[in-house]
Amino acid sequence: MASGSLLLRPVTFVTGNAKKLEEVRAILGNSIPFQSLKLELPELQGEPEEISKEKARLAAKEVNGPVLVEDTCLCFNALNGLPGPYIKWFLQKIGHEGLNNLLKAYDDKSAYAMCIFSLALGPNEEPVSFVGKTMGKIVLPRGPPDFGWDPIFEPDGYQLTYAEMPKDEKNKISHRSRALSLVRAQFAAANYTFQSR
Ligand SMILES: O=c1nc[nH]c2c1ncn2[C@H]1C[C@H](O)[C@@H](COP(=O)(O)OP(=O)(O)OP(=O)(O)O)O1
Ligand SMILES: [Mg+2]
Repeated sequence: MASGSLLLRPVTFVTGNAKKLEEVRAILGNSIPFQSLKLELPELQGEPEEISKEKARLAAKEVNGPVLVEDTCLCFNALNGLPGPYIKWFLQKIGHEGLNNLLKAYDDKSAYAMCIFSLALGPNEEPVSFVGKTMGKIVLPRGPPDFGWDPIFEPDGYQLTYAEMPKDEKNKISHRSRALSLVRAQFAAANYTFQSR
């Protein structure tokens, strides 16, 4: 009998976003065995951590097993953290230019990118969250428009936007990689073992 918690299956990372999955794969390498499932889960309104946890609960029901999900926020300090978890809809409706315009009335262009992963070990298990943040500022778009708001986010200490940075550079300092370090630590501490079937 192995020590640590036995998971009946490897964790399934559930997301509808292929770019997220690409980054999670690149950042985790083979440090955590996981499979992925492309699914658009409904998202509640509310505080970021609750949104992420609720996503995990829904995902665990769908998968009927252990799941990992994440919710990403882009938070403007001048707007007390908005658009935050609603960034997807803001981006879709008003784009990079509109997001810049939201800050026209303010001198403070500072912002942070935040990723909240939630891990639920099964449909009846309470999810646990892991938060990663990267500070920066909102700028006019620069770099390839491959992934969301990457062209308008310039992390502190860099003269490049996320979009202008080589992928491995972004993955070293990103909100996503910081949150995943905590997820990795949790997996190491919990010493999960996987029963393959
Ligand atoms: O590193 C990133 N760099 C730039 N843009 C990003 C990043 N990460 C997420 N994004 C975008 C995708 C979506 O427009 C919004 C987050 O919304 P969010 O609900 O978390 O993502 P999603 O609905 O695309 O995928 P999911 O199925 O995992 O919920 O910010
Ligand atoms: Mg989403």
